[in-house]
Amino acid sequence: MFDRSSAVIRDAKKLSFEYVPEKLVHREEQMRRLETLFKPMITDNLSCSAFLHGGVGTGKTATAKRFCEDVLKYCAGKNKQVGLIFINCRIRNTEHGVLIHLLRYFDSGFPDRGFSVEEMLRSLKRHMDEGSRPYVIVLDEVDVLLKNGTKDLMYQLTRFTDELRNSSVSLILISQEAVVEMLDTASLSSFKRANAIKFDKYTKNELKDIVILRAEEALVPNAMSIDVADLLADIGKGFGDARLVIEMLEKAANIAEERSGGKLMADDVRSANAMIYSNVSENKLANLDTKRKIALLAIARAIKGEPYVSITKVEKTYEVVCEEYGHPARKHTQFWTYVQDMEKMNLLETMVRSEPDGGRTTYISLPDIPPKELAKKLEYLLETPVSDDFVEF
Ligand SMILES: Nc1ncnc2c1ncn2[C@@H]1O[C@H](COP(=O)(O)OP(=O)(O)OP(=O)(O)O)[C@@H](O)[C@H]1O
Repeated sequence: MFDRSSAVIRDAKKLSFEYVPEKLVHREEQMRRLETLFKPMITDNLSCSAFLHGGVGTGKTATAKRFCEDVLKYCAGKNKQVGLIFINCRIRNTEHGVLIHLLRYFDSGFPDRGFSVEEMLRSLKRHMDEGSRPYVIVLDEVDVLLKNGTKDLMYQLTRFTDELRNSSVSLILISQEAVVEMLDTASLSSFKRANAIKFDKYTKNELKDIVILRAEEALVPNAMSIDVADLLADIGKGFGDARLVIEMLEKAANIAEERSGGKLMADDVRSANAMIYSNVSENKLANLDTKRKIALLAIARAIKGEPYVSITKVEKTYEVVCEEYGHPARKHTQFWTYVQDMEKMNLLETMVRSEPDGGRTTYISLPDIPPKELAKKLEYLLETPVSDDFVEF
């Protein structure tokens, strides 16, 4: 039953997005910046820091992990010890939780409760000093921690080295948001703005290279053609998110494996896209407030199977939809703001075209979600009232 040989997948572990490839593509600049910032730690055991920020799936975590692993390897070659502690602050999202994780690096049996923050900090300092080496603490998704009011811990960590005799503590903070503003002035003085490293969204060609690299590592040789990589990158380019493209590759490879066809085909990618996109869009749609849901429903209805629809036509439908849901219709400028917000979220696209009479008209298209499907989802959501906070992606 399980001994059937795989025609497509060679190493399933390497398809998960927790896996960090041996080689990263298109993050050379960020790796170089990290090397420059952390050189004083390697050469003189000094405390260093870096702040990695950028959108979802732009390779922040992978770059930090790759960099840290390279540092460990480099130092091992020079007989130098470095301690690396990686913390996902979405899981460890309190001061207490972070401290326990740090202490368990030294003492795996450290209890969950029974110690105050001060006692834990004292114990951590003792362990670190005994270790007599530089430590690197990576705080992934640190914005979650900062939003939970842990500025004091951040301050303590940025100043830890001052109280150690034999060791130093360096920090790598990772966040989608620019958290520097969330730090208090005291922590900011150690965490200089100049230490920020930006991760831009990936372009289509960059995503294509990432997918090819991952397929080389995880799939049977020649299981994926360049055209299929191109299709994956094309679907992902609106988001610039490597995570989404890797997830799609993984799903498509599994679909191809089940099909027993021996190769990953474009249709496997399309099926994977349909599965993933419906989750992504459902999430985004659910987070829209009522005003924007109504505006999007008007667009979905007005487009009627055409590739795009003029904004003037949409606004007429919008008035009808507002009436249907007993909602006041907003003026043109407000409606246009909704459209722009939703364009930023990749839910729609706008374009301006010159008309034969010399005027210019704005058109809206719905590139990925079939309008009928979208309208059905929105109608369902509008009948299921939820909180009306608008969440921008
Ligand atoms: N430049 C790259 N080269 C190869 N693989 C990459 C690259 N960038 C990202 N990846 C892969 O894409 C996936 C997502 O990347 P990663 O988790 O680093 O993104 P992130 O920016 O930390 O996202 P998030 O903010 O959502 O945590 C991982 O599997 C990672 O290995």
